Amino acid sequence: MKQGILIINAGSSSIKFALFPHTHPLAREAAVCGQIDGIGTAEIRLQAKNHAGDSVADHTLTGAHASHTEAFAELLRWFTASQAEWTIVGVGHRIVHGGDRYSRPVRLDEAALEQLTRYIPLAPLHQPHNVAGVRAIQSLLPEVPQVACFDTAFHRSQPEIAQLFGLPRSISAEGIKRYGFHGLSYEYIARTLATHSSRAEGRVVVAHLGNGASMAALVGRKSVATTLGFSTIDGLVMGTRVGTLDPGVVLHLMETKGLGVKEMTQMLYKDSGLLGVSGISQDMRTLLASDKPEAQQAVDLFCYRIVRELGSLAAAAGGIDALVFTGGIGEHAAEVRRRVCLHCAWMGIYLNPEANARHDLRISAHNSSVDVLVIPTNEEWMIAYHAQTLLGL
Ligand SMILES: Nc1ncnc2c1ncn2[C@@H]1O[C@H](COP(=O)(O)OP(=O)(O)O)[C@@H](O)[C@H]1O
Ligand SMILES: CC(=O)OP(=O)(O)O
Ligand SMILES: [Mg+2]
Repeated sequence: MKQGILIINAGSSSIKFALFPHTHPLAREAAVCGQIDGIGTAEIRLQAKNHAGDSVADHTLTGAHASHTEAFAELLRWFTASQAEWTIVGVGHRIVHGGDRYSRPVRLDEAALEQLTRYIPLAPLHQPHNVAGVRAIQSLLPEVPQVACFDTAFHRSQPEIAQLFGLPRSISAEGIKRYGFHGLSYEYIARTLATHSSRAEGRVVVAHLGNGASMAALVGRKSVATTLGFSTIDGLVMGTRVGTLDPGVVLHLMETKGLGVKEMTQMLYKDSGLLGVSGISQDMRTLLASDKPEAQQAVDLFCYRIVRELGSLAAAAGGIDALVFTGGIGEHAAEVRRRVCLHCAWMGIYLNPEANARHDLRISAHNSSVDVLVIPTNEEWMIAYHAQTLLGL
């Protein structure tokens, strides 16, 4: 039997998974990876591919609205039947919120799980599903040790001032502060950057542009500032999340429209962002392909907010030596990178248009004083690495 480490990244409507062979050193590529999506709808779809990128599963299950637990059960049923040569020796989870308590990965026990359950209101789109993922594995594979890797942990290196809101001290003391997210992605980029750029130890801004999107400033490969804050709605405009918003707007809407917490949560997390502004889609591919002015305005706002935050993060880092694009949009949308960099010439950022169109690793022009790079992120590998290390596998 081959031994493997299973990685779970449970989102609101999908569960991404990857299986890494338990080898030393850990291979960069998973032996199998894929996702189940459509959770909560009448049709869930399981897709998986092997390390060569060939499809090894693509089937849909129709019927009752499947829950996360049912989706996990389906995933493990498929896994046990089709990947019989593997024994799972450890499971690593991406957990979005580790609060004030967790600044590094932790082996999961009942006490830790209860603590993570308490953080559910802090990340309602992610944390309930993260916790449900751990519970599902616990009941299906009770003997297998599980590790939690936190999106917030990498940002705990930030200076206190970068984490502080201008709120009364007593409120800040309750843990109401800027946590930051996408830490596993930033940690992966920080680890791999040195192989691609001599500027890795310098002042680096990383733009993680996916359905959830954020940016972080790194100095000496440590996070010093980031755009996501207390919750996963701050900073950039995202797929369905609003990004930075004057809190006065929230007060005004609650007051004048009588909206409650539930309605505001729905609006700020699910009905805003690219979807809300365009009225068409949350998917960047759809918006880039559309000639509707609302779609173009949504893309323009997305890019404008990146440019604004880039200036702010460069200020926090004391300058900028390298800019890294990653995440689904950062890695694949040359047009978004083009629109962003066009407005950053004042910082010495110049693109090589051909390299950008080819999605080359280095897309900056020779005269650019800032290295501009496209680096595919690999949060799953980062989790597998932590799980292997922590479990002493
Ligand atoms: N070829 C592409 N061109 C433009 N956008 C793309 C492309 N491929 C993926 N995307 C965008 O990437 C986003 C999803 O990114 P991803 O990092 O997978 O998200 P998440 O992990 O947050 O669910 C979607 O908005 C999608 O439209
Ligand atoms: C924290 C966050 O926004 O995560 P995701 O990009 O997976 O939605
Ligand atoms: Mg993601």
